[in-house]
Amino acid sequence: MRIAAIGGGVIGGGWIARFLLSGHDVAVFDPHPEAQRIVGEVLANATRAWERLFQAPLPRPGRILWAGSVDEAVRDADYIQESVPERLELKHRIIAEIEAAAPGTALIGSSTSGFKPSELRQGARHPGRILVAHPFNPVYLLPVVEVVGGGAAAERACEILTGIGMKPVRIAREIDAHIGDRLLEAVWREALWLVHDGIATTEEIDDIIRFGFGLRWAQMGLFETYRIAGGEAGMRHFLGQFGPALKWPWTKLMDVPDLDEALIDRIAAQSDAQSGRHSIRALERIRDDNLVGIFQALKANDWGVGQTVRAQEDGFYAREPARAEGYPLRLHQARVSGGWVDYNGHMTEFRYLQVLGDATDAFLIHIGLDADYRAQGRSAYTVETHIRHLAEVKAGELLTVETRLLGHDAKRFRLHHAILRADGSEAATGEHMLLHVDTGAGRAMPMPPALLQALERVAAQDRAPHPDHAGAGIRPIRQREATA
Ligand SMILES: NC(=O)C1=CN([C@@H]2O[C@H](COP(=O)(O)OP(=O)(O)OC[C@H]3O[C@@H](n4cnc5c(N)ncnc54)[C@H](O)[C@@H]3O)[C@@H](O)[C@H]2O)C=CC1
Ligand SMILES: C[N+](C)(C)CC(=O)CC(=O)[O-]
Repeated sequence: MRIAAIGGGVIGGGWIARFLLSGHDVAVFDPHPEAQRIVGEVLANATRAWERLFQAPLPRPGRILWAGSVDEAVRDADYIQESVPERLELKHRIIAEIEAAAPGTALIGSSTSGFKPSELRQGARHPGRILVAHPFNPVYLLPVVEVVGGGAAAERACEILTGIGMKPVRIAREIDAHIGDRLLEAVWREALWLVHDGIATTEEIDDIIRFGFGLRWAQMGLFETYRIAGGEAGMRHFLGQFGPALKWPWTKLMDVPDLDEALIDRIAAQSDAQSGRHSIRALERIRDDNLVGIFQALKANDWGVGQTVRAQEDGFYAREPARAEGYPLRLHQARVSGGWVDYNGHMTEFRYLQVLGDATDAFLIHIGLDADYRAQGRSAYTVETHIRHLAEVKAGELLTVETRLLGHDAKRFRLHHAILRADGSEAATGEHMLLHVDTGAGRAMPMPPALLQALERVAAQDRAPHPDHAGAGIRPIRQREATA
């Protein structure tokens, strides 16, 4: 699928990173003289975040193609994401330029925070393909995207956005600022009043959010949280108890404080005092690391955004094999990322196991033990592993894993992986015993005929003698060696 991004600022950069990391090439147009540096920095942070977030091997990233005009960027595009500044006349001009050059079937998603599809579509040639696809910052991590504007175009857009790990929420009726920003504006307005009235500083307000209800919102929304707050009687009791307070003067409602110089100075100075010791890129990395931790906790709990991460990983595991035919099997490749390197300047030990584990997952998919199979309550568990670390591996190297099946019976199979460097030399080997299990009962069970037949087919290819080290453990240290 061919993707174009028009605008590569905070949000455009995030979109570009998400598409690239999902394996799509992206044609980009942004006239900013430093657009390539800015997008490059966002992409570096996004890559770092994805490497920390996902256990599964990431797709091979797409290529970024810098275009000299809107026309050049969108000429061959199937999906175009517009992320230019929030000015309606500018968005109209860009949409007209896109429509003049893009294929008639291409979808146009706008990142607009507030404009309605009917406003964006004014004067358009093919209005039905113009949609709001409003994301949240950082786009490369937060999955939700508000899709406004109906019909087949919205359905196709949702498919595309789901394919890059997003959670599209379709909004049936267009309103200014959709849903998310309507909620955020209300909180933002109150916060500005609190600073304006000298009741709280920016830091105190942020502390109340991040040590308090902000933590709840990451895993349950407003309604589920308040249902619990109603105690055993749930939402009805909550509404009964706190409903009247809605009419008390707790909030400033629609009044907006005058954002005059004095208030802007006060907020900016307080914000500098609170966070000025970090650069924006450093703050982004702190934010991303925290989000990754939250996502991983929710993945372990199989809840909320954790389910999105798991679904995305299942997609990564089901990728194309490095080489489907031939033997030993070549089912997995990995690029050594900078983050895998330790204080010795080479790939750290547990990353060898990650590469081997990913190769095992690729083998499981190869024999049909994939996500659909696991959904039936059966899987394979590794019960024993022996790794030999044979060579140092540096950041950026491409590793290829060769896999052999050294034996199997009704419930078990024994794999041998060799991790090869680009010159074909062995960087490591791994030998693993796997057990076929009933995951509900938590115990071994015989494999069904289809899985056994798949193993037989692989076994028939394994004609070479087993490697000398197969079945060996760590050698004892003899006294002569120890004192030499
Ligand atoms: N910043 C945020 O938190 C969010 C912003 N949005 C929406 O995303 C859109 C973009 O906002 P940001 O990324 O924050 O703005 P930004 O100012 O960071 O980026 C806008 C980019 O558009 C480029 N640009 C300007 N004119 C252009 C043109 N004629 N052709 C191509 N590129 C052009 C600029 O050089 C800049 O790089 C807006 O509609 C905004 O409402 C949506 C969600 C969150
Ligand atoms: C401030 N904002 C209106 C641009 C925010 C958004 O649109 C969404 C977000 O990421 O908070």
